[in-house]
Amino acid sequence: MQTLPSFLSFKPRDFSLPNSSWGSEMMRMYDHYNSQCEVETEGGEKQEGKWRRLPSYNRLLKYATGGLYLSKMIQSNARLFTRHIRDPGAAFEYVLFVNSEEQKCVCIFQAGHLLEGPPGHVHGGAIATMIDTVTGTHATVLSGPVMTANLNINYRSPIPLGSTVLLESSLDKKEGRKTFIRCRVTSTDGSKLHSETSALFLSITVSHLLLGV
Ligand SMILES: CCCCC/C=C\C/C=C\C/C=C\C/C=C\CCCC(=O)SCCNC(=O)CCNC(=O)[C@H](O)C(C)(C)COP(=O)(O)OP(=O)(O)OC[C@H]1O[C@@H](n2cnc3c(N)ncnc32)[C@H](O)[C@@H]1OP(=O)(O)O
Repeated sequence: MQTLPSFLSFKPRDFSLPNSSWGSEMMRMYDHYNSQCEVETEGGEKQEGKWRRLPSYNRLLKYATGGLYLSKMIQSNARLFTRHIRDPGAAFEYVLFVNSEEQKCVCIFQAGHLLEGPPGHVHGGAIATMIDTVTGTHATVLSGPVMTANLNINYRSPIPLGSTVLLESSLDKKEGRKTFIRCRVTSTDGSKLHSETSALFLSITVSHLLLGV
């Protein structure tokens, strides 16, 4: 089958699919969750599993209907902070899975060499960026459009540059416009705790983004 040239394609590029920079641990974890997105019944039929992989685009606008076109019209050179580096593996490589039944979200994150903070380790701001991304996405799935109001991170142990870690976020509570989320960053086997976070998101309307009110 022939593929259309990218300028004629109507689907934005999904950055959360495996690429050649993904190491063996990143791939192993991806396969672990991806295999639970679709399960086979005893009768051999395919049905939805408990996890769902979320696509990842380089602008949040692209999630909206007609967003691909909007993204060409509105600040066309703007890019999502975590998805603007073209060199695969150089910075943020990650994929998110959502478990709606348990109101959980996991992210497998491989930290590239451009994210250095302390020598050989990941910058605290890059870690915060990933926590904001995961908890923000989770809050969006649970509550619709939100903005981060508060992110409270305790850094417990440094993350080696190049390593793959797991971010696990869970709903703490919802109160009116407020969604409270917790997030732990650990080694992929769960034995090492890297950070613990509590985050608050406030539901917003589109006019808040456009007009700041
Ligand atoms: C269903 C399928 C969906 C599929 C989805 C698929 C994929 C996901 C798609 C997209 C993923 C989305 C995101 C992921 C990516 C990145 C995430 C990045 C998110 C960000 O990076 S975003 C930028 C940083 N973020 C800001 O730039 C915010 C600046 N800020 C403001 O824009 C305002 O500040 C705002 C809106 C926060 C609140 O303003 P406001 O006017 O609406 O509300 P107001 O102030 O009246 O407060 C109302 C009540 O919240 C309490 N309250 C307020 N702030 C508080 C605080 N800090 N601590 C404790 N309590 C607080 C008050 O005390 C009051 O409480 P009470 O009602 O009890 O009195």
